[in-house]
Amino acid sequence: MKALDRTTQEQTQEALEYVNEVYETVKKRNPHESEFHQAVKEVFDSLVPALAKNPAYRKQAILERIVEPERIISFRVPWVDDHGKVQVNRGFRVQYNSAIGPYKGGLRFHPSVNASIIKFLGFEQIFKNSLTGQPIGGGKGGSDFDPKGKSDLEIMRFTQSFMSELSTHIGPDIDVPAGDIGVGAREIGYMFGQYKKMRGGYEAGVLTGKSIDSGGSLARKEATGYGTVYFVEEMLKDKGFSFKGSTVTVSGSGNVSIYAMEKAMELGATVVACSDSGGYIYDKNGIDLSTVKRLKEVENKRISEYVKEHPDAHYFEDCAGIWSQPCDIALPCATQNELDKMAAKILVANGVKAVGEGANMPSTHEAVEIFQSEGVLFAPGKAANAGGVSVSALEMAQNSARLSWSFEEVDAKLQEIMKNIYLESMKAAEEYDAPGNLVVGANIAGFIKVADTMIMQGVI
Ligand SMILES: NC(=O)C1=CN([C@@H]2O[C@H](COP(=O)(O)OP(=O)(O)OC[C@H]3O[C@@H](n4cnc5c(N)ncnc54)[C@H](O)[C@@H]3O)[C@@H](O)[C@H]2O)C=CC1
Ligand SMILES: O=C(O)CCC(=O)C(=O)O
Repeated sequence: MKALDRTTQEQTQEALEYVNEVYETVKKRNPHESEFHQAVKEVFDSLVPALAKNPAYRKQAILERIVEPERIISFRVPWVDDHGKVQVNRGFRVQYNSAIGPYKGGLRFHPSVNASIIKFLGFEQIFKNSLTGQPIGGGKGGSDFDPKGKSDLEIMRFTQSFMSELSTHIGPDIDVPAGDIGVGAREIGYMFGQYKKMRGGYEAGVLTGKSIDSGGSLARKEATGYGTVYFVEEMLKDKGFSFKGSTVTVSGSGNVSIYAMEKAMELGATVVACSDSGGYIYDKNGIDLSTVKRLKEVENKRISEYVKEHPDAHYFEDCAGIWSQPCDIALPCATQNELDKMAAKILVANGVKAVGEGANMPSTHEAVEIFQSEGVLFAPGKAANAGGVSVSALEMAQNSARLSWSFEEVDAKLQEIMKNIYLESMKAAEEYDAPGNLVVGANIAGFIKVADTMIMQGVI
């Protein structure tokens, strides 16, 4: 028994050294890419027990291979603005890993987009997509184009130019983009139109998040937000809690945030705060979601406008301040690193019971450590926000079969998928000596399937 313990210790030490060695190389090879480093470190740290248990991963250089994208495409996106001036943006698509299926992941249009952001998102997507149990590889893309304040025609000209280049790299069995920050149904529609024109054929499965009449899936719009709430409800249920009767804060007021609020309210929670990049609103009576939907989905206005129609509510010009509002459940659904150590401490001091990440990497490493050490239930984004890409995969399946399922059918499948992701993550956490730790569980469960498949496919 003693000898066995020593061996386990040695294997763990070797795994730690392996992780550190590859992580140092990642930093050296990809300087100044802090978000990418952060995402790699978070995954690598939790893989140590899996690497210790299976030395084949080191022998087959799985970490060295999995951090290196199979392909990075970077391209010029020229377009003409409403004043007749030529503008130039930069486009990206990172085709990260195709071990278990075609590259799959969203496109982000935001001025902060650069190689680091797209690589962090693409890297996360590998494990998230594996967790869904569906045959989809990992990819991500986008542009530093800022949609804010652009006219509809400018959006159309930009997206057409973007797709003119992207169309040569994607396809229903190769790489299937979707939306992310700044890319919704309108942008996907223009891109789908341009793809059709460039390829001279109707390949519905090339993009997901399409309008229903272009072959989109019912419930895709709702899927990420609903999925996050379904996942968190499973986590709460295990501890005898529920959304019912809880006070909830949800950052952002975009696609993920709006539908997370909707489902949380349906389950009996009171959502008291939400935000946008300018600030946050607090409404002690509970947010009126129909006002938020109109402001954001129809009128394209700032969240500050809400208080004009709801005089009891308050607006604060400080988006991070949302975490200072007491709540039982916090759902960060806006962007990366929006919830830091200080915010985590305040949430804990105010008695938060659970945090569920609807966004990708919204909590900093220090914030996650605080939640976990203080016994706050924590649902990491890779698992909790996988509902969006899951329904995207269902959209691909419907497109291949040339049929469409009802909202109820898709929603039922989404609920089942989120429950499975929760159970698989809990099981892996238990198996690798970190019971209840969903960060470790989700990372290991997502990793093993991809790593084992990479080994089976040889050194490619
Ligand atoms: N759309 C999808 O299906 C999925 C999205 N995600 C992630 O969810 C997050 C949100 O994405 P979407 O809702 O699709 O984007 P969106 O563009 O529809 O909405 C983003 C929202 O966040 C707000 N925002 C931006 N920076 C902020 C800040 N610092 N503080 C507060 N609010 C801020 C914006 O004003 C906007 O309301 C991103 O991290 C994205 O990667 C993850 C899985 C799937
Ligand atoms: O639906 C998809 O393909 C991707 C959604 C996405 O971008 C994400 O999961 O972060």
